[in-house]
Order: sequence, then C-alpha cells, then structure tokens
Amino acid sequence: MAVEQQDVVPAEARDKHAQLAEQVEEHRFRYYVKDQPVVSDAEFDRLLRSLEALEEEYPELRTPDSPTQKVAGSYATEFTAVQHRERMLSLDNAFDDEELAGWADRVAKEVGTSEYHFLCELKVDGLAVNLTYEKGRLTRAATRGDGRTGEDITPNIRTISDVPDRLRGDRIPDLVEIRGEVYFPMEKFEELNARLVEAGDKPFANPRNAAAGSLRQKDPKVTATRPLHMVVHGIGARDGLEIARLSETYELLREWGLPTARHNRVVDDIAGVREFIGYFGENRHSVEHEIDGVVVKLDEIPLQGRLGSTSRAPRWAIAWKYAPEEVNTKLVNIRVGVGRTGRVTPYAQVEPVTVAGSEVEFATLHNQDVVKAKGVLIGDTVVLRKAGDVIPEILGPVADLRDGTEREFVMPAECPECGTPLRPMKEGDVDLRCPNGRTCPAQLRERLFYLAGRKCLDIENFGYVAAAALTKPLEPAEAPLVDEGDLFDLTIERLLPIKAYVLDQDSGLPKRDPRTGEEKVVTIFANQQGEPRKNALAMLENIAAAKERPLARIITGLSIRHVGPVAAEALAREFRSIGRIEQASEEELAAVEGVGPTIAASLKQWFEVDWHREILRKWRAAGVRMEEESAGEDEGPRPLEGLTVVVTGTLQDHTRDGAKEALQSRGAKVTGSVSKKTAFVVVGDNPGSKYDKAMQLKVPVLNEDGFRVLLEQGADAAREVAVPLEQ
Ligand SMILES: NC(=O)c1ccc[n+]([C@@H]2O[C@H](COP(=O)([O-])OP(=O)(O)OC[C@H]3O[C@@H](n4cnc5c(N)ncnc54)[C@H](O)[C@@H]3O)[C@@H](O)[C@H]2O)c1
Ligand SMILES: [Zn+2]
Repeated sequence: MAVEQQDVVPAEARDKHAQLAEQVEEHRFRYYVKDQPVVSDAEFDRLLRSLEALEEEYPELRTPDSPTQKVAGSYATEFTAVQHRERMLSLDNAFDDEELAGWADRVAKEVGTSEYHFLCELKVDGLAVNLTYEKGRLTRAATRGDGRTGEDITPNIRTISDVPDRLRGDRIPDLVEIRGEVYFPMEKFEELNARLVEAGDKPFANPRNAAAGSLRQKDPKVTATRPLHMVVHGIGARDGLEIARLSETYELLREWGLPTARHNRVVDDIAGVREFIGYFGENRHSVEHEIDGVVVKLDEIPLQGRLGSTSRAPRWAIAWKYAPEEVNTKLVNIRVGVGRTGRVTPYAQVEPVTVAGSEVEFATLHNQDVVKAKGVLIGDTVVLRKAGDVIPEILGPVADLRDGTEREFVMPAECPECGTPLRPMKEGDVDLRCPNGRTCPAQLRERLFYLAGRKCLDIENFGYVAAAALTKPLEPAEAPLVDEGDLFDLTIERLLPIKAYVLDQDSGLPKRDPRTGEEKVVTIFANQQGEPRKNALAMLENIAAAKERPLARIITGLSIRHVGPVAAEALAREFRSIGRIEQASEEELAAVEGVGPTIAASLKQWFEVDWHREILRKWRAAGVRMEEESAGEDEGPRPLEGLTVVVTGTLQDHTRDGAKEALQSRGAKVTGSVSKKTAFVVVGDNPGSKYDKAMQLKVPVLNEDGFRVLLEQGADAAREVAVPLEQ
C-alpha cells in the first residue's frame, strides 16, 4: 500500500507539503501563542492557500492532522486549559464572488427548503473568546485555542467594561456560552506602543496583536490598563434556551446587557449579501472597530444544524475577506521633509509595496516623538497600513525579525535643503522648523505649490514639478522666482530655458528613470525645438486669470501660519481688504469670529517681515485682487436655505472647510452636533460618534456621492439617495 501511495504523490510534492505545513504551523504559533506574527495576514493566507491547492491536486496529502483540517491555534502553558462545551470553529473564506456564489449554491442544495435567510455580520479583527454564563453569572472566559481547549482568561475578561458580570432581564438560561471578538481600538494603538517602548518593552505590530497580547496577560492588572472592547458574534452550548433565529438571539443577548453588533442585517438572498458587502467595502472605516471582512451566516438555527460543520469550520457560514490594508515591508530609511511653513517632518521610506490598490513607497511619521513612540528602527520589517484614502502610515515594527543591524533614527540638526540649523518656533514646540522662510528651496516650492493649488488660486497646469522648476531649476543659474512675489510677472521668455528635475511630490526627491536609474531632467516649458509647450502657455494664462480669485483665497495663498481657508474667509468677510487687515490692531483681529489670539499674533508677525510686504506690493502692482467690496453671501440663489447639516469624517473630494463652505454658500447652516433638527449628516471615513447619533435619531445619512447630489440637485434628490437606516 505504502509503495502505491508513493507512486501517486511524487516525493517532490510530499516534501513541498511538509515544508509548507511546517511554515504554516510556525506562523500560527507566532500569531496565536506569541501574539507576534512575522508575516502579514495576506502572506499567511497565501501560504495556506498553496497548501490547500497542493492537497486539491493530491488528496492523499489531506490527512486529519494537516493544518488545513484544523482550527488554527494552540494554547500557552502559562494559562489553565479549559474545555469548551461546544467546539469553537474557524470560518471558511471567500476571496471573490465566485467563491461566495459557490457557497450559496451549496447552501441552497443542502438546506432542504427555500425558506431561509442570510444574516450579514461584520468580521471584527480581534481574537475570539468564549464566555460561559451559568444562571446569568459569568463563570468562565476562555480563548479559542485549538477549538476544543482554550486558555482560561476569566480574570482578564472581567476587566473589560463591555462584558457584564451578570446578565439581567428575562429568559436567562441555566447555561449559555457566548462567543465574541475582543478588539483593540485603532486610535488608542499608538498610545499603547508609546508606553511599551518607554518601558523598554516590545511594541505590537498592529491592533489585533495588541488585543491578543493585552488579553492574554498573566497579570490581569495589566489587562485592566488596556482599552479593550468586545463584540458578540455567536452562541455556543446552552441549556434552557430555545432559539430559532440567530438574529433574534442577538436581540435577546442585547437585552441581557451583552455587547452585540450594531451593523448586522438579515437579507433574503445573495443579492442582499452582495449589497451589504459592497456597502461596508466602501464604508469600512465608518465602523467603530477594524474589520477585515463580512461573515455571512444562515440565520435559521435548526437549518444550521442541518448543514453541520467540517472539522474546522461550519458549512452554514462563510467569511468574505476584503482586500488587506496592512502589509509587511522593510523600513529602508527615515528621511525628513520640509513643509510650507518650514516644519520639518520625518517620513518613512519603505521597500515599495502594493497595498489597497496602489504602490506605496513613503509613509508619514509626523515628528520625531512619533518615530520614538512607534518604536520603529531603520532596517526594521514594519507593518504598513493604508486605509482607504488616508495617507499611508507605519503601525509598528515586527520586532521578532530584528537581527541587530537596525538603527535608531536621529533627527538632523540642519535643514536638508538649505542647511540652516533647525529650531522649534517657540519653546516647548515638538516640531522643529527651518527658519529660512524666504529662500529655503523646500519651503518656497511647497508654498508655491499650495498657492497654485485648489484651496487657493486653483491654477491649472501648475503642479509640483512646475513649482520646483520655477524656484530651483538646474538651468539657468538664476531662478525665475526668488519668492512668490514675481509669480504674476512671469513671461514665456523666462520659462523656455528652464531645465529641472522631475520632483516626486511625496518625498521632494528627484524621480528616476526606471530603465537607466538616472535622475529625470526635463525642459518642462519648451519642446524639443525650443518652442513653448501648450502647457506652458496655458499655465501663464491661468496665472493671469488667478488674479481675480476671491479675496479669501488670496489670503489663504499667503501661507501665513495658522491662517487656513476658514480664518481667511472670516478675515475677508470682516475687513474686505488686505490693506485693512494689515492696519488692524492685534485686538481687532483677535475679536473677529473664527480668528482669535493665536491667528491674530501670527498675522501681526507676518506683516512685520519686509519680504512679505514686498510680495503684497508686487501683487498689487500686478493687479491681483486686494479688495472685495460685495458681500459673497448675498450672491446667487440659496437652494439649501433652512437646512441644518452636519459633516463628519474625512471626505475624499472636500476638506472639512471646503464642504462647509459649499453648504453655507448655498444657504445651509452647518453645525457640529446631530439633533432631531438635523436635515442630513454627511459621513466620510472614520466618522465616529456623530454617525451613531444619526443612526439613533434616524437622520438621513449621506456618503460622499450623496453629498454631491445634495449640492448639485438639492435636498429632495439627496433624501432619495440617503443611506437607508436599519429597521
Ligand atoms: N500573520 C500570521 O502569521 C497569521 C498566522 C495565523 C493566522 N493569521 C490570520 O488569522 C486569520 C485566520 O484565523 P482564523 O482561523 O481564526 O480564521 P478567520 O479569522 O478567518 O475566521 C474565524 C474567526 O473569525 C472571527 N470573527 C470575527 N467576526 C466574526 C463574526 N461576525 N462572526 C463569526 N466569527 C467572527 C472569530 O474569532 C472566528 O474565530 C487570517 O486572517 C490569517 O491571515 C495570520
Ligand atoms: Zn531650509
């Protein structure tokens, strides 16, 4: 027999299988027992899939002890082992629509009735726990372990305020096992790592590991200091409880005081499932915890029993996985960039990786304290996260992969672009700045880019490369712009000879030709014959047109510290001229609503600088708008008059102020808190409690598309596309 089997499975495949199985087991140990995985989930999933593919090809390899056949995980000996009364299973995954449809077809075939529903739940990214309640009292809490045996973490679970010690209400059974997920909130994560690093401990690579590591502490006092939360997503053994639908069971559990999920939905068919998946794919960050997918379950409990389970997962449920937002990559270097107001910020340069659909090479690190708080070293493998449209960030290091060659980041003492010694603007500031405001090439380039950008003069054909070329060309030696003063006096003759690097906006570094590896240099305004390019002429025309922009935008474009679009708007409304702003006293400035003392002081300082006043003199001479007599608010129709709107979360196409401005200019009132009188809540990414409040009060919620409808077609049209609320 043995010989025959050898014939069927080539030795090569057998070796490959053994090797993969060992790797999978090793990663599982690091993940479930040590809470310090060394590869990303996506990488791990790929490994497991190759193992499955191999077993598909050679079914003999699929023995009961293969990692594909077991509930992953083990338990550490520091904890007392606990037997679960009913096994805790894993879930089968669907990575695409075909796999989802395949699952639905099997359900339809095997369930034996057409009367069934799907319950859609969010897949919470944390760790599974099992709570045993006897006669309403929490008597035991355990991790999943290998599905049969978990670790006793009862004292640790008791420190989580979401978890009731005693159930209250009716129909409380003699015994019930409650299954759920413990998670660590993303927004508290950085703080935890900062504390760990400060104490000389290893930081966590991501919030899921932080949840697992925090809960599985030998000393529950440590767990008590960690902001853990729990969401219920299932039920195990029970005695004295008759239940028919899982969704209804959750209602009951909620009445007992258990933390049930708020976003569950029962749908009739797979189309409904797809809609739920689509919605939360778009609104992944509007949820209070991290999610990595959607779990679809058969809602009818007797039918669940009819379908049964395999050794590792129920057949009546499937987990749809969203594209991963976290990847592991190497932190190649930490560089510093100089911003428009001279602020110097470290940022990470990583080995390029694709995440959430785009290639990432740089991630923000904010300031030197953040670098320290994250506990990352140059040379570390790090977890990089790109959530939706948010700027990529480094979550934490994979400390277990260090080999001793990693080094700490040291903040430079001098500006990387002009060599001026860096210093904080005020005593006690964390941020360091380059004080060379006028001629620091980095500051000038960033200021010009901002000035030409959407919030200010909105000059088309004037991008980052142009900003760099005009301020620090390779040729000619003398730059056309020494500061922004001469912007409106540029001529095509001055532009034609310019040769410059093609600078990358994220890093401020020259881009390289992928073939030759050389830095790219272009004559950006002239073609090969030395004639003006179309873009160059268009840019000049657009610069001329920009002189007429509203006063507020011109003020914004001056890059006065603390004076963003909102303050500029307030200043323009109140003073209606830059000259009058200059002449106003600090008290007068501070008294304007939306200005205040910090901005007033900053304005005063700005006007004291000679070259700043010189910019204004040149602009005035060039015919740039310096006054505005008509009141902007009185212009045009006000289609949203009488509506109160709340904006929350991060929108893609609008800044918060831009959204506000767009609403106000149409007559709507924009407020900060949701009440019954609120007409709409506009929700971007990471909206927080206002979204919850809107759900509670059943105020129509608009996503960004809905917001556009509101602006362009009015309130009635917007109501039609508002998010249907949960029944
Ligand atoms: N990076 C690594 O080295 C490594 C190693 C092992 C596992 N992993 C990762 O762990 C995951 C696999 O672990 P798994 O076997 O626990 O399977 P799983 O996470 O894919 O699915 C099962 C688990 O989902 C959880 N869950 C969350 N929300 C739920 C809901 N609403 N209803 C039901 N269950 C819900 C439960 O805890 C359940 O145990 C994968 O994401 C894998 O990439 C990573
Ligand atoms: Zn500088």
